[in-house]
Amino acid sequence: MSALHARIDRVRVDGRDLIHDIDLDIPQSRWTAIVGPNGAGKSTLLRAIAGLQRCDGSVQLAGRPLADWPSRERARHLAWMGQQETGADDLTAQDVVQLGRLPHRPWLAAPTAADHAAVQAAMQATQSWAWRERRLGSLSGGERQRVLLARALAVEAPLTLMDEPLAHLDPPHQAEWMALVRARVAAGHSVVSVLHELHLALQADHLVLMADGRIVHAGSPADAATHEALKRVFGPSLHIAQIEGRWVALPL
Ligand SMILES: Nc1ncnc2c1ncn2[C@@H]1O[C@H](COP(=O)(O)OP(=O)(O)OP(=O)(O)O)[C@@H](O)[C@H]1O
Repeated sequence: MSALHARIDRVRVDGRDLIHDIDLDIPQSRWTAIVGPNGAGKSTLLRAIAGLQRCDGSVQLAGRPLADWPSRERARHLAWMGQQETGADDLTAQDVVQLGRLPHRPWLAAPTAADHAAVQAAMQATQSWAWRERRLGSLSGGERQRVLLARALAVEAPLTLMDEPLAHLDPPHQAEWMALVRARVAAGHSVVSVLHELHLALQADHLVLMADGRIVHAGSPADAATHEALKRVFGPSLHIAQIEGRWVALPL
């Protein structure tokens, strides 16, 4: 069974189809990267499969229509990390990460020892524990991103969707993010990330390429067909080569 399967005829906003003719399969216990040029529809697709954007079509989460999931159960199953999230700037970093635990406890109940442990583990994993008492609004872009990543990890959901999680992260923290994703996948979780960093997307298990509101290719990042599709979309100047056994993409 897929972690998620979506058939979306269209997402229409203000009389314009932002994405259309989508048939997306997210494999279980794998890391899927979604790539494509600016405006290709990646964020719209991610929001639609998370149930955050109305669409014409169907989304099956673990074989069950998304709309049939009770909201709290769905929030435990599907964790979300959006792009440039605002609204929690006055909360401490620790309280922001604690929000990820809300689906795990009854309405208005205090956090349990398990909630505190999950928050601490997630913040230590993203190296954000040191500034747990600081307000989110006082953190740098990269520090903030690591707190939001910790919030998504603290949900301990089988499926995590992340929109540009590497924005603002320096190369060592990008590498740490990849190690975190790998650890989650090894533990049986599924991860989907929209990425602009093609060299990192090529390390994923499965790559989905979008252009002009459609999925134009889906396959293994190691396949020649995937490399050809990337060159068709990003232009022939994109050079894809192997360095020390890893695929990299460079505009040359
Ligand atoms: N609420 C909206 N109303 C109108 N147009 C929108 C809306 N949201 C997105 N769009 C448009 O839909 C298209 C796809 O946007 P989307 O954010 O999904 O692209 P993207 O691939 O994630 O882009 P980027 O790489 O630049 O983040 C763009 O042309 C964008 O301007």
